[in-house]
Amino acid sequence: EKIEFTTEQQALMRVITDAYNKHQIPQDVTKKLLQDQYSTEENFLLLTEMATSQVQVLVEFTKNIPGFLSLDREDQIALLKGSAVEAMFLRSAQALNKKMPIGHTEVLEERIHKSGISEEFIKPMFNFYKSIGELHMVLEEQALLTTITILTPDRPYVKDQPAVERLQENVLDLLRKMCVLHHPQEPQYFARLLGRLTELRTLSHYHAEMLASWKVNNHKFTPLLCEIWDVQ
Ligand SMILES: CC(C)c1onc(-c2c(Cl)cccc2Cl)c1COc1ccc2cc(-c3cccc(C(=O)O)c3)sc2c1
Repeated sequence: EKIEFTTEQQALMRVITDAYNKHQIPQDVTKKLLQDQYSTEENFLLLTEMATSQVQVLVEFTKNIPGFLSLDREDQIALLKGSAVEAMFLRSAQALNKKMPIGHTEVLEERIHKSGISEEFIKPMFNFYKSIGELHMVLEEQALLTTITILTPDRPYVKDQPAVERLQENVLDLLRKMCVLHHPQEPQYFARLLGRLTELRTLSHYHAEMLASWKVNNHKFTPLLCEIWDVQ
């Protein structure tokens, strides 16, 4: 059927897409993935640097989500801490699946495989990466899905859940319309996207164990990651 976007929805789409495009890990950071040391320690350090940079990018992106800065400040922190891992799974999935410059994708995959992550977590992680790749999301859908993940009302310690719900509902409605617009042949596409959010929660639980079981001896995370992941 004909998809109609309200002026508010058009504005919301523009703001979120522009913010998503604007806030990316800088090239001089991601190009470090191409350096030629591939030891477990080196891979762990590089991925730590990527994650740290990604968190900084995520905070800047989140500040651009309409209504986010009007939420209670402690709730803003609770939403960021609660969604950081999931947003980073989405971002690393998009990095692995987008046509990165030749060799980047294999290099990133290789470093994740050989960074001291227990085998039991590698499998679900790469199944997720594959399932995201199969969706062939357009950029707007990626930006909206990341926003929906951040605006999840039932994160731990969120006090005013209805306020978060109201923001998330606007973005969900917009994503539903975008899915019909970009995937007219797949009426179930929107439902498939939301299914990825469920998988993200599972991965987030795995991740907490991953941090604990990291085999890299005396692995050190950066202060920002320790803060956002409540480690050390
Ligand atoms: C501390 C570190 C060892 C760690 O612990 N758990 C995880 C993790 C792993 Cl393994 C997998 C999923 C989620 C997490 Cl959180 C990580 C590494 O997390 C990251 C986080 C973001 C990104 C973005 C990238 C990336 C590359 C090229 C291009 C782009 C791009 O956006 O263009 C992005 S790589 C990368 C690595």
